[in-house]
Amino acid sequence: MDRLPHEKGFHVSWDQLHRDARALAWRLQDARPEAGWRAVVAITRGGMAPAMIVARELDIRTVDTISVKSYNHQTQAEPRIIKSPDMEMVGDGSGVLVVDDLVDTGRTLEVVKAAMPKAHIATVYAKPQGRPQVDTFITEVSQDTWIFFPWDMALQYVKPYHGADD
Ligand SMILES: O=P(O)(O)OC[C@H]1O[C@H](OP(=O)(O)OP(=O)(O)O)[C@H](O)[C@@H]1O
Ligand code: HPA
Ligand SMILES: [Mg+2]
Repeated sequence: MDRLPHEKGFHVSWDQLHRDARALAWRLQDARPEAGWRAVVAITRGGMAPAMIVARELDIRTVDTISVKSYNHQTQAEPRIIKSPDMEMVGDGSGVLVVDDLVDTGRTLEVVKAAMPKAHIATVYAKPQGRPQVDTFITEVSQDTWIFFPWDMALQYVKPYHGADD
């Protein structure tokens, strides 16, 4: 599926991501089961930075990964699991927090939820189409917005305003 063009861009700095991932952790603390969260599973690669911050905030030492690949740049292909977490540890997902940077169409999470149906799904950002797949998130952005993460950006020179038309 071709996802271009996106009307808007939402640019997230490292500082903003850190703040939002912390806010997600605090919300997840309130949503924890009686016995606490057993483990964090990060959806690689975008979920790794938020998962690290959540695990640090909530003092969760068991961290694993699931690798689901579904995009080449902004074009979506069929999502597929490239690497599974330790399923003996994860079980049906009870008490396990699955963390990703965002949900867009929700197709990545569909695949993940099929593998661990009782896991609690958390993303930092959510678009409306994928929102029903998520248990906890922080910020909603519109479907026609592309979110740019700090690891995909670099500081760059811009011409001064008075010379912009030259
Ligand atoms: O809800 P969806 O429409 O499925 O899209 C969301 C997923 O797409 C991106 O990952 P991507 O597959 O690009 O891999 P990456 O995390 O390695 O960048 C993003 O990090 C989410 O995991
Ligand atoms: O808006 C997005 N930004 C970055 N990666 C993504 N993968 C799906 N949607 C997005
Ligand atoms: Mg991803």
